[in-house]
Amino acid sequence: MEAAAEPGNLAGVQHIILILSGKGGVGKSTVCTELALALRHAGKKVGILDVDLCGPSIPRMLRAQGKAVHQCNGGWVPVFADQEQSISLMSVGFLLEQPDEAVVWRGPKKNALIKQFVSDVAWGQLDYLVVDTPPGTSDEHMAAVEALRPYRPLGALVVTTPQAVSVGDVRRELTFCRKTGLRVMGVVENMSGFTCPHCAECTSVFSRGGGEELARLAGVPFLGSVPLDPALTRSLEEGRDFIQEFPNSPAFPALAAIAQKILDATPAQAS
Ligand SMILES: Nc1ncnc2c1ncn2[C@@H]1O[C@H](COP(=O)(O)OP(=O)(O)OP(=O)(O)O)[C@@H](O)[C@H]1O
Repeated sequence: MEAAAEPGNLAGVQHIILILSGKGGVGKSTVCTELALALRHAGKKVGILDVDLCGPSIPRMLRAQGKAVHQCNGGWVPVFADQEQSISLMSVGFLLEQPDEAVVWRGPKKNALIKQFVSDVAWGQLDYLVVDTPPGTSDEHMAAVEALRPYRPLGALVVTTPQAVSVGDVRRELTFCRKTGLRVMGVVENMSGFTCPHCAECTSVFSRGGGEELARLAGVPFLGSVPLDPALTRSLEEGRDFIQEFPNSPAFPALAAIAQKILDATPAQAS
């Protein structure tokens, strides 16, 4: 059951939230996927737009790799992903899987392609569109922001780990948000609470509270810490629904609480 929506139309999307991170590998796509699933479990209609040209991993996380995507009246039609086939997904990964497309997307027209791609997906009616982005800040981010901004004020959620090196990069993300007019909905600290059993130094590298302190200093909300949780990796590797199948694992209450904060901060708008 493919979406039967107007092509090129973001007008039916109530809230657009960009997931940003200063560094790669901090769990941005994981947080994006799990929050989308949590919002869907809360009864919301959710879409994921994956514009992470560096490593579009959402199709893999939702077991949607290799799905055929097609255009209708010039607009991309999202596929249904996740176990219940209720999350709409469009990923640059679908296009990059095609060798000819991959060459074009890595060429000089990349930013123009991103803009066109972002504004040409036919989402239909959605409560939330969660957007996974590449790590860092770049022209590609600007291209996505410029294409999305005409439709709704954009919220941003910044993911970090408690490492000093990662926390430092978040400052750049917050500056990017300020300069591009993105509303920072908050900072999420991922992979928190890790204590290396082998050496004392690791405890200081993964010091607790880095993200919270950063949010406090930057004057933005701190949404919560998601602990390092093998069940999270496992659920994504095995294409299982973490929220439904691992409710007793440590990351579950953290993700549920963050999703609730997003729901509280984004009241339904009159259409
Ligand atoms: N809280 C967590 N507990 C355990 N493993 C995690 C957690 N968060 C993420 N991971 C794992 O860390 C790895 C990297 O996560 P992910 O791909 O989400 O990072 P990313 O920031 O999106 O990376 P990139 O932007 O470079 O693509 C994945 O294997 C994922 O399963």
